[in-house]
Amino acid sequence: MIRSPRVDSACRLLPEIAVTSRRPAHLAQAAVAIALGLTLSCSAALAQSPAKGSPEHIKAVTSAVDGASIKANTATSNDWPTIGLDYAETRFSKLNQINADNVKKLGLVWSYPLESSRGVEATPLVVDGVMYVTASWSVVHAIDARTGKRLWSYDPKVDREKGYKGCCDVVNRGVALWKGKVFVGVYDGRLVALDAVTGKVAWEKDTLIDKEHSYTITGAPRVFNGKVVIGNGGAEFGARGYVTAYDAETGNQAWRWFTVPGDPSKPFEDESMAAAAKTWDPASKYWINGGGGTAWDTITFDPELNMVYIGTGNGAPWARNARSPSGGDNLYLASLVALNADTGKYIWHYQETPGDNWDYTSTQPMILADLNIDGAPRKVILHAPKNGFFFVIDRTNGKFISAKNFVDVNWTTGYDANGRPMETADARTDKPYDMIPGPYGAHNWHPMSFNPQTGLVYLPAQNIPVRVVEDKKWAHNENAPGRPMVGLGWNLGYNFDADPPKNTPFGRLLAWDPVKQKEAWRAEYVAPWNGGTLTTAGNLVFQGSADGRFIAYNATTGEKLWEKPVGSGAVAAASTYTIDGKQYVSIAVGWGGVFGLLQRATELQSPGTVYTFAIDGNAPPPEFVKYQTEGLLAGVPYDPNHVGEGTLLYLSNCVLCHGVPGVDKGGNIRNLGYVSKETIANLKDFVFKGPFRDQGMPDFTGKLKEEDIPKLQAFIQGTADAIRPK
Ligand SMILES: O=C(O)c1cc(C(=O)O)c2c(n1)C(=O)C(=O)c1cc(C(=O)O)[nH]c1-2
Ligand SMILES: [Ca+2]
Repeated sequence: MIRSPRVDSACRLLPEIAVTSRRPAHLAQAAVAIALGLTLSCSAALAQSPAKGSPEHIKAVTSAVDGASIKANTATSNDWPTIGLDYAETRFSKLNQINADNVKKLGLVWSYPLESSRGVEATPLVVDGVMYVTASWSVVHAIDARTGKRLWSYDPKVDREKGYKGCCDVVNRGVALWKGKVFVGVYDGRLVALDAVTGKVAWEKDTLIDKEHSYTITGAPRVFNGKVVIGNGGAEFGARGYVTAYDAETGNQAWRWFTVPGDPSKPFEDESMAAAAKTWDPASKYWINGGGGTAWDTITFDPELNMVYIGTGNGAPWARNARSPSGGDNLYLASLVALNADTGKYIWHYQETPGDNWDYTSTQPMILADLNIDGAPRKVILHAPKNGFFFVIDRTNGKFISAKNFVDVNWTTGYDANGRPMETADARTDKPYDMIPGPYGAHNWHPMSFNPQTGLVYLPAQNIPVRVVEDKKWAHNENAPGRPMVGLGWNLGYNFDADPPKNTPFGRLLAWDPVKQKEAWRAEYVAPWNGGTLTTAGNLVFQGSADGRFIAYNATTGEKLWEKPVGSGAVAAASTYTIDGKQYVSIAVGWGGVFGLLQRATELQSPGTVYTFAIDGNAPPPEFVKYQTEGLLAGVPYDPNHVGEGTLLYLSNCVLCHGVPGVDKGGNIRNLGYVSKETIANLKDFVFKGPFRDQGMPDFTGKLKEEDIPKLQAFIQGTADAIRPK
């Protein structure tokens, strides 16, 4: 629990004794001892302690958030002060008031409208009943979790027309808290520190060092030792990854570390870059396209070893042949890298996917754990990147311990004793190829959790089929019709194959034993792209699903114990905390993220909403909103001779947001096979300076020509006609 002033927190302890006394004896004793030690000073100060939810109270409890309080909270889990709950990012709460026996009585206490229609990926932070959560477009909401009422909201006013500057929806994975400030990474590259009481800007930094390449921020900042660290995204566009640490108080830059080398004719920033450059072929001038390695999500601080671990992203472009023609591992793509937390200096790395060729980011959230492996205690990182393998890595030195595939894969048969994958003959073929896993990943950013009581990791696993063929003629930013999304700045080095993939989609929750490297149980879903997980000492696992439910499982057996509808597909992970001694569970819901742009698994698509549950909660849910869609498009006149060119234009400009007309169903962006005839007949008015620019649609002026419009219309209507049941 975050305690400030101390007397105030002592007051909070009193009602909890009744609760803790039902817990195991040693916990109750500890609680009583602490309470006795503080009761005197509490009663003396009771008269003057500020009302809960008042500015004075918010100031007191948020000012108290620092390394010591985060560590102290790890013992109780009373608050949820940092994205992964604790520095180890276990998302394992010690709270057990809500448990496998009574979870059936869990009901809604309040819901809060986030006023957003795009993806919501944030885990709500809560300290003594004050909640901070983000919606799409990096908008921050401060909520009084006692009542579900707004304290303030902050909109950094991202230029909505620039939504296309990121690959994967205008999402944000949450804030960080430190000494009275709330930190948010903004989609357009700013890092903003807000006053936790008022939501007013304390300081703001533009973290982007290069305006020519497309950079965005979607990840949550991490704060430790008075520094706030943030990375960025952009590897699909051709960007060079880096992370930067700023002083949390002033915003002054403390250190920066690049993830891949720059132009070798210029001085390297540090020795780690000189070493990395040896693993790249300069013949391609890889630095022009940035190289990739963007650190767009996981950054994890290890207070014990004073290291910060970065998970790096995929290569830019995806195809290694284009990036580094003579091969090479291309460090530090798709790696875990340890840096000195004070200086940002490189310490060790482990590359999970050498010479990435498949968009296999290693940015997925990691968990720090101490495990007994082969009879010896080991300090490890648990990690399940896109590439389909579950890794256990020694975090003191980056040494490989084990890796095992948690889904079927076709790019390697496994890892050798040195931790190198044994690639299959087909993995780097120049023929059309089903990537398994595909670029959506066997596991994406949706956080996993680790329950030390069961010894299991709860991992949202999936398959989303994609079939590609290498683009031998790829050149940086060269606009050739048919290159996926190149009209909006993408640089992949691949084209999509005309033949559909032969593998099939799935989504499942896996309970994974990291010591045995073995599945313990699974729960199957109707679709991929299910939410992150939370696990608790109540022997529970909570997960939101793509088909719009919030579900609790028995953590040991996987038995489904409870579920409630949440009005749209849920992708974010839940958090849990106590207010005045009572346990609550909150989840921020809003369908989206890269898969959620163009597909959905429920006919409900309510706007972004935070739901908060407790035992015996009985608040009515908000009215759920049905997905707006028309029948399959019909009657737009077109010239069939235009379909071929229209296909290429559509692939270059539209497909990864709108999906394939009529074939994909549409997610938080409409599928053009299911909009009104008038919309497609008047396509020009939507494409050039169109009305959806304030919702993230780019203005294609200068990107497309007027004569392209009939071609696009031909492809859209022609495809709808082709799939129409006869
Ligand atoms: O390479 C990158 O820079 C980058 C950035 C992001 C992002 O910032 O959201 C994603 C990805 N890649 C990516 O590959 C990916 O699958 C992905 C999914 C999502 C999402 O929020 O749903 N973001 C991203
Ligand atoms: Ca990527």
